[in-house]
Amino acid sequence: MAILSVNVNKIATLRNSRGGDVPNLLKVAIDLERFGAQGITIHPRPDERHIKYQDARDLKKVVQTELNIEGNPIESFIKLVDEVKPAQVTLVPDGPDALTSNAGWDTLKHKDFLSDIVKHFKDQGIRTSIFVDPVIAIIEGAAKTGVDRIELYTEDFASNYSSDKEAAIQPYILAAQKANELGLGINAGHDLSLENIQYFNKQIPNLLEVSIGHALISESLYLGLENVVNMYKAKLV
Ligand SMILES: CC(=O)[C@@H](O)[C@H](O)COP(=O)(O)O
Ligand SMILES: NCC(=O)COP(=O)(O)O
Repeated sequence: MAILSVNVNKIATLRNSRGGDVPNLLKVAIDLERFGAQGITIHPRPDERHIKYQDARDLKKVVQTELNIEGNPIESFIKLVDEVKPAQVTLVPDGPDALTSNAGWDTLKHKDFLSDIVKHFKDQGIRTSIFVDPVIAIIEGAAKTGVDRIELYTEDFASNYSSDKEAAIQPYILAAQKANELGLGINAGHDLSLENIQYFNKQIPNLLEVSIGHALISESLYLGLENVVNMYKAKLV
């Protein structure tokens, strides 16, 4: 059964839009866990436009499930993760100006860099994950870095789901089979939603975790946060 880690970036975006503390990020994270979320994900970006580095420190003190910090391992990010020591760190290769994550790592080209970073975090007992496109050579490259898990970048799946879901899922099934064969754990995220999550979960062998933010928070505007968390969990069994 895949666990649901809720990405709270959008809560911080809303809070920052007025410069105050409404909605309160820590209260939302605590409530999400009470509603059934099994993890909290944040993706602090260098410009701190949503999650601030201080949010990561504060969340660590209240999150009872798994805190997952995602981001590009630039110096300030590495220092933050070293200090906060989340349950999991997910390495994402996005540029400082990226609107949102838009590609996985080239694990072949960046093998040495990724291997060093993975070792650095694993030595501190932090589980590691690398954000990747569903490409066999890239999955094989990820395994060579010593990483614990991959996070499959699901934007392509999500955008093609409604036109041809069988074709959309195919590369992800092959990537997951390869990851299983190589002993890599499998996470997934980006643009997953109430519409596409059940099919994704059913098709991917040994999916361990999904991190979902944009759609989940948007759906909550109509359906309510507690209800939406339970709806996702029912689709993830
Ligand atoms: C790696 C990934 O897909 C998510 O972390 C996503 O990038 C969320 O970041 P934003 O909320 O800044 O779009
Ligand atoms: N790792 C993906 C994530 O945390 C959330 O992505 P999205 O649901 O906001 O697209």
